[in-house]
Amino acid sequence: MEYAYLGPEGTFTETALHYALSRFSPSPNATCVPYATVPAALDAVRRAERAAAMVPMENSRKGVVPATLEGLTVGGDLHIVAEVVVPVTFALLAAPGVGLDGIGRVLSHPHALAQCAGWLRRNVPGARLEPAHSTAGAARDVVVADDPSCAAIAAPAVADQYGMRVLAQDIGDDENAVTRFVMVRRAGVPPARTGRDRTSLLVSVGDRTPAALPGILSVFSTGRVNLTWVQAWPTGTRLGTYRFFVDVDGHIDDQPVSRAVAALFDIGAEARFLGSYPRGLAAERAQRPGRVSSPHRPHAHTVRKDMP
Ligand SMILES: O=C(O)C(=O)Cc1ccccc1
Repeated sequence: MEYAYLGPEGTFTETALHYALSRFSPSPNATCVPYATVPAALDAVRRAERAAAMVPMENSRKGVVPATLEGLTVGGDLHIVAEVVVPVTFALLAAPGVGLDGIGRVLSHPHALAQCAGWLRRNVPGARLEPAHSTAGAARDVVVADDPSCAAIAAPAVADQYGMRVLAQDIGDDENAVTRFVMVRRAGVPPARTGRDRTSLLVSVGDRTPAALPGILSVFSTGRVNLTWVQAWPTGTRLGTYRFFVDVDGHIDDQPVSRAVAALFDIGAEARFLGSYPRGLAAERAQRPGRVSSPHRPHAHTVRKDMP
């Protein structure tokens, strides 16, 4: 099986993928293939070039990863089949010999820049913050740029990968921050129900938002279905009209969930099924094979089981 992920090698998404595979799909034939962007990884699955893709979905501190939600709204041909929650620890990396006071540019994924904003303000106040497609991609860009004023925020282990030095460890503003990654594959039969599942839906109400929102919410409360996440997403047609990403407790094969979906149609909303997959709660330790994530604060993961 070949799995796409947001690369290059060394991203947090790769860590999430390795952990998920080692835990639930320990096949020696699994190949992990990096893609430069989330849309590229998702397209590789759409084109059947790869069996599934691991992509970042949401951070506990900075919210959703827009490219992933956008990717799930188009086409209607992808389902979430698993999820992994990874605590992330950030380091500032630069070329050997470069000191903190020489840093004028800091590159990283927008979520990493945002999660380190306080530290950056205090320690490199004059630095220009430049978004990159991923943390490890930013590190590679720094090496390619060959500019001694340039640093990247990435996992500390990425320093070895690119011959860089760690200028500062644990620079995230919230040491408890976690990111939720999802495994996505072409639409099909969802993983079997486990009794501890979550279902993701995309609810559309035409141009009747926000009037339709109370109706949507009451469908779930009346049906005793626990809503765990709601995210408004612009329809793109007119300002002020939204679709809603909705996560609920339960599997689509659980009667309360399937009834709630049917009831949404009854009130004129349309619910597109985005996947049912096991909900994981207990944090577990994990390590990237062949590479130490961090000797000080090993990455722990929560995985929703039943990998493709
Ligand atoms: O860029 C990465 O390494 C990713 O996997 C995306 C990301 C960025 C920042 C926090 C968590 C995930």
